[in-house]
Amino acid sequence: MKTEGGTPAAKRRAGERAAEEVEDGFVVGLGTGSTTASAIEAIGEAVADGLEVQGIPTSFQSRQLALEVGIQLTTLEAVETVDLAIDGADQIVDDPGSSAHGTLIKGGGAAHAREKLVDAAADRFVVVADPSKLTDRLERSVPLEVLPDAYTVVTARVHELGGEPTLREAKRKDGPVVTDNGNLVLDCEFGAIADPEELAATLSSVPGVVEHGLFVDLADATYVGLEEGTGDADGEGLAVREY
Ligand SMILES: O=C(CO)[C@H](O)[C@H](O)COP(=O)(O)O
Repeated sequence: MKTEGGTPAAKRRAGERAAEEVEDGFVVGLGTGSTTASAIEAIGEAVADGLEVQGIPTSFQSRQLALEVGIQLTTLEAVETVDLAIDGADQIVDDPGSSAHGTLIKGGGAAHAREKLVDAAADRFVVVADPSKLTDRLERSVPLEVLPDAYTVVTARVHELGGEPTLREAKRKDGPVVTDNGNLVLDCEFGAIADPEELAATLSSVPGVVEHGLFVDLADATYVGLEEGTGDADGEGLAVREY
């Protein structure tokens, strides 16, 4: 479900460009997913060349990769500042005329609770994506991380809100996906989301919802890697969206 569309080259271009923003001494939030993995690998290469950074992983996956490429790890409670967070997205509103410009749906990898915590704590949050993620209106399902005891009552509440929730099933394991925090995920269809800010506030108010995948007003910029053989005006194969 999480990596359909987009080429590996486009994802790599975006990830590598975001990694160029990492400076010596930075504390960096390390998001989750295949596009962010390219950024983590690029940071790892810079570390091998002498760059000193500390990373805060947002999932088991990003932690493992960071360790593999030699990035020193830290935690949110051990630092005063997160200088930069780099993270992927499943959908991004790309419509400068809309108040929702830059709003994201995240959580394709079920890591959105920790991702939002770290991305929101950062001085600068850069999204990395391929062009398949851009849209003028959010219309993917919104993942909710829910306490295991809460999934039936949250399911009922989402129905009341006009949504269609589905408990995310694990692949190659019987039963549901269990997040790194020990919770379950409900993927909730709301159709085209006219007012993401309002829906985000409503979902945040539902007891038992640990976090939802709508990221409103959090991103500072998006690096969109372009497909192989294409390039923007400066020929770098990258488009930049600022918010
Ligand atoms: O939100 C996420 C994980 O919870 C990911 O950042 C999102 O699913 C994008 O992944 P990818 O870069 O593999 O397309």
